[in-house]
Amino acid sequence: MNAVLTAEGLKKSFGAVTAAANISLAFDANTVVSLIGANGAGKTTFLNMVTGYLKPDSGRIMFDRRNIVGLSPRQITKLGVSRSFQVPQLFQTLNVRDNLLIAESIAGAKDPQAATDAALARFALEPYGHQQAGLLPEGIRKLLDVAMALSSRSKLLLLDEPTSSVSADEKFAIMDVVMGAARAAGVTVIFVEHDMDIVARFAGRVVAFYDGGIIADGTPDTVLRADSVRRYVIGDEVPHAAA
Ligand SMILES: Nc1ncnc2c1ncn2[C@@H]1O[C@H](COP(=O)(O)OP(=O)(O)OP(=O)(O)O)[C@@H](O)[C@H]1O
Repeated sequence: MNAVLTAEGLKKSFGAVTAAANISLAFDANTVVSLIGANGAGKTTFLNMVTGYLKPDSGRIMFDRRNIVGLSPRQITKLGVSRSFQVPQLFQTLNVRDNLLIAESIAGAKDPQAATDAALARFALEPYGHQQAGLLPEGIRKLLDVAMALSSRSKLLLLDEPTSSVSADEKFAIMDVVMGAARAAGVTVIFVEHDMDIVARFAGRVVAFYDGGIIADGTPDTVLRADSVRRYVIGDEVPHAAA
């Protein structure tokens, strides 16, 4: 398979805290991968290193066969790495259409108006086009945030808790739209998620973080059943094997 992104021996510490302890991971094109782990396990640190918000203490990050360590977030975005945040980064006082128009213009769309129309359709946001972003329901705000991140240049889409603060009955519908749009755009998706039902339904592969390291990596079925994941990520009471 063709790796879009490869992390090699990433290390990052904050004082005595090891947020990345020699992380090596490869992500194949057109796959959907979920990063799971308890609070503080190192998931966001990984996303921050890939997107240039944090520089690893050591290691390489190869994107499109180029080491992107040391590039700025803006340069990395231009190469095709898009990101949405836990808290949507929107222009609150502008309407949905104008938010998208700005995002498409910044991303360098040849025809920002046409690109905005396409994004509205792809994310089922047409009924909200003239509504003010700051007044939207949380699920729609999340959709808008992802729609703004996903430009025509995107090859890799990183989502930090796409369903956090979305009501339980809306989560699946929101993810259906996001994943449908990502598939249509042909991008690889890496998403951080705490809701294991969402992980099981939408990820083809799951990587479990614990204490800055990786404790499991594989299909949702295998990873979500692993004792270490049940104990350290899901919080089940798993009896320790007899010594
Ligand atoms: N800028 C920073 N300065 C100091 N410590 C940090 C910084 N960023 C992260 N950390 C620490 O690194 C560790 C990993 O944090 P990280 O945010 O990557 O975890 P996470 O798995 O994303 O958690 P969550 O699910 O809560 O978002 C934590 O102990 C955190 O406190």
